Amino acid sequence: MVKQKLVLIGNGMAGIRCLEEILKIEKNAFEITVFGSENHPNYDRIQLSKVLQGDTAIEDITLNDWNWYEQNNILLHSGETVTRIDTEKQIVISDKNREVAYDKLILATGSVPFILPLPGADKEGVTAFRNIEDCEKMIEYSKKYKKAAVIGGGLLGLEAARGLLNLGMEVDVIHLADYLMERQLDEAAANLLRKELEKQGMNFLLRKQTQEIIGENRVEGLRFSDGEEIKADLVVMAVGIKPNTSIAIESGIPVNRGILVNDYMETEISNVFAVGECAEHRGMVYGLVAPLYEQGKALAGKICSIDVKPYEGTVLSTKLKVSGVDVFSAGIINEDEQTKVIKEFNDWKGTYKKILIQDDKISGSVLFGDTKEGTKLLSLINKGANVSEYLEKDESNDAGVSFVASLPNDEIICGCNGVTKGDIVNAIETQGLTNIDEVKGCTNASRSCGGCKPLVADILELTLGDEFSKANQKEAICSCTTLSRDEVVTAIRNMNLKTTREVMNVLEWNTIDGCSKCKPALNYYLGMIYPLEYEDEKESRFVNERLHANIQKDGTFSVVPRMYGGVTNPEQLRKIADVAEKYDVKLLKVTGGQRIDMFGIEKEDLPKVWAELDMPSGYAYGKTLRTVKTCVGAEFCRFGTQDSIGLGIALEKKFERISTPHKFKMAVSACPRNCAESGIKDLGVVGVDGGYQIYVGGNGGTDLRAADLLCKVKTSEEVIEITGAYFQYYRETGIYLERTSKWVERMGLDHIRSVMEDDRKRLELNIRLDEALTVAQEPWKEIVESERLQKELFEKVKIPVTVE
Ligand SMILES: Cc1cc2nc3c(=O)[nH]c(=O)nc-3n(C[C@H](O)[C@H](O)[C@H](O)COP(=O)(O)OP(=O)(O)OC[C@H]3O[C@@H](n4cnc5c(N)ncnc54)[C@H](O)[C@@H]3O)c2cc1C
Ligand SMILES: NC(=O)c1ccc[n+]([C@@H]2O[C@H](COP(=O)([O-])OP(=O)(O)OC[C@H]3O[C@@H](n4cnc5c(N)ncnc54)[C@H](O)[C@@H]3O)[C@@H](O)[C@H]2O)c1
Ligand code: SF4
Ligand code: FES
Repeated sequence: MVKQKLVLIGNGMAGIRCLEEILKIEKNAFEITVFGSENHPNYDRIQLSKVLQGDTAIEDITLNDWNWYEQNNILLHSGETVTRIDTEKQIVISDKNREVAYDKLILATGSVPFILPLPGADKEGVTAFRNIEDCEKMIEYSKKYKKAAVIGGGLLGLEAARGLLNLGMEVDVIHLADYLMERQLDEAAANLLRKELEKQGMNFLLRKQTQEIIGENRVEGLRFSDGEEIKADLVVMAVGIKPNTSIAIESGIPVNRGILVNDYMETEISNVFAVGECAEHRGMVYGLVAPLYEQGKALAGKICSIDVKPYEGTVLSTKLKVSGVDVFSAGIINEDEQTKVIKEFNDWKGTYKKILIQDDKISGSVLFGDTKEGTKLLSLINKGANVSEYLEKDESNDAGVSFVASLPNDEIICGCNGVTKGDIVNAIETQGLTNIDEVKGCTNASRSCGGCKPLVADILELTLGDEFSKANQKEAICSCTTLSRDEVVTAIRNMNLKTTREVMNVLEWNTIDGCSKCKPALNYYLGMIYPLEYEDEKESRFVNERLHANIQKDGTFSVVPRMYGGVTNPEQLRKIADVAEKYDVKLLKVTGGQRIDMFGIEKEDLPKVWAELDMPSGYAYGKTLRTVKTCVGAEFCRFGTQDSIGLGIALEKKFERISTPHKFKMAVSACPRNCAESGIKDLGVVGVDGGYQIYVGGNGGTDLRAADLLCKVKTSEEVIEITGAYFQYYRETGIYLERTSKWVERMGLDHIRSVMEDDRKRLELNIRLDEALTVAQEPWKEIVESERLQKELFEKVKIPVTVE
């Protein structure tokens, strides 16, 4: 059978999802060609916010990698733009003069960011936030510059602003309207949001109209219509998008705001279809994936000539992807004379709920602070449900498994992909699925923004009952493989794999050289499994770990020498002062870990600085033991019951330098007044009458967590023994980049306690740890003594920077 020629213009989220739907119906009916202006395989644009916020890496947001096109016989012309369509001859022509004939043509050209036509908008340092290159540009700027201005306080602007804060910039958000996200929120919710984001460090300029971007060649600031000016080194425009209709217009395909389509995504030209943000359906142009994926389904059915539900429009719902802020909105958000409203505002908890009712039907909702009801409300809005159905709801305030149990089967769980609870339960039961990744692969749930993952996990737990274990949830270590951390570690042990290359080859990685996520992870696992023979692959490590110092915004480094237990002496202080003067150190700062940080050292001076300090590295950059903070303890403090300094120094000397999945901080306080903050450390010791309490899993950083009491022991020797076993158990079972606060929750405190209480296991763990400790080297000394390493690492050559 002669295959029909199907051409897709636009390698983005909507177009490729539509192809996936087509392939599900007709695997071999079409000869498919795809044109994509971007030089990347199909990726999850939504996750760019998470990339900027540092939660994921660019390498990990690919939806369909290069192999996928090959496996499905799809010819992809990436980095190539279609410039003309001859709808008479049915051919498309690209900017590389390639002509491709089609029987059916899909336009999925997406949107282009709206760039305000301001004087100075073309200056260096002004960017949109739409694609991978924009994201990389912002990350690069943040290394050199300090002040960012984001124009537009909508979803995109606020997610960009959060990312730039995470990258260490100061951020002003300039917004035209009276309150933030005015298209998605009402004023009350927007004000709560503004207050929360101000707490996170954002600065807002509301009701401000930008008049000019000032500066010489590159941006230096903004001038507003009221004459006020602010400084800015980077300007991000996030003031909305417009459908990318240029080729449609030039090719005579009817366009209003977007390319005009009917309920089957047909344009007015035969055999030409449009899907995604470029399409206008019943007067609506959408900018979120849920409607675009629904459109893709209808179009796939049409193209494959099967009976499908027409696309009839979508009720929009949104969630802001900024950690620590829960905002949800759906349907109509502002009331008028025809609307009745249920409003609940809890100032104490910082929660707000508004439900709008028209003709006794729920027509919209805005939630702030607690968005758990969002799924249910969206479903009621979609169903046009009577308000009584909402009011009859179970008021038990259930969470987790009991909450999903209360949902009917037709409740949408994954809003982005339109997947219901029934779809997920059915897939789990019929396909034998046991984890989120498998559910994602089978149903698409959680494949886009990822916001529904917790609900998917709850449904797994509900459906599998005792067979479900959150600890065993399989998550691939990165997109280069489908294997989880446990599967990879088991394969390394069982198959005796010895290098990262060998692991990637034997376990059939789908990339040649891995990515920034799996390379350092494999390097860690191999080092943990073969402590004596594995040779650390320095090139797999992040730049700070390769250079044994912390890179700063201006490209210089900071150096932190070790001060065991936070104790120093005049000789060390004199050396630090001499080095600081000689190498023009820009800032000397006492750290929270009780030592001294020297900022502003040039890369090529690092080995000389270390040689002259003649102190060990404090590993302020490493995934290893950082510090052991101590209080003054029994020797000087009248409340002290133990020698906290002595114990702290002993712990630091014993466990320093050895790799752990993530950084590890300890503290020892000599009485429950806890001056060394033992309650927020990975492992904290507190002196009490007759012994010591050991606390674990604390975290004083972004994910604030109070430590749990692991056990009580009598002697300092027992503290060291338990610490050794705990440290090694974390090394052996932790996922690379998982802090102990998360690890303790994943493994369960009771389980960890049972391992620590088992004499044999404790002894074996300590034996394995002691073996690994025998080869731990002092890195600064090693470099100072090796001309080869100095040449390789510190001569003035450009080093590729992989930022953590
Ligand atoms: C940072 C960010 C965060 C987001 N977060 C969310 C979210 O949380 N939830 C949500 O639902 N949505 C979110 N969105 C919106 C979502 O990403 C878009 O709705 C979706 O990507 C649109 O898909 P599309 O295929 O229509 O367009 P796109 O994904 O933009 O794809 C269009 C592609 O076509 C290419 N192209 C255009 N013209 C041509 C041509 N002539 N020849 C060849 N190729 C061409 C473009 O280069 C582009 O790659 C976010 C968007 C951004 C930028
Ligand atoms: N979490 C999510 O769902 C998410 C996240 C990011 C992006 N997106 C999508 O990406 C697209 C782009 O997002 P967006 O936030 O740019 O669009 P938007 O239209 O939602 O918001 C733009 C905002 O910019 C403001 N604005 C317009 N002109 C301005 C000016 N001159 N000065 C200051 N402010 C001005 C508007 O008042 C508006 O609030 C949208 O379709 C959005 O839905 C969604
Ligand atoms: S923790 Fe107790 S012993 Fe240590 S310094 Fe504070 S009060 Fe003194
Ligand atoms: S809700 Fe976005 S991926 Fe499921």
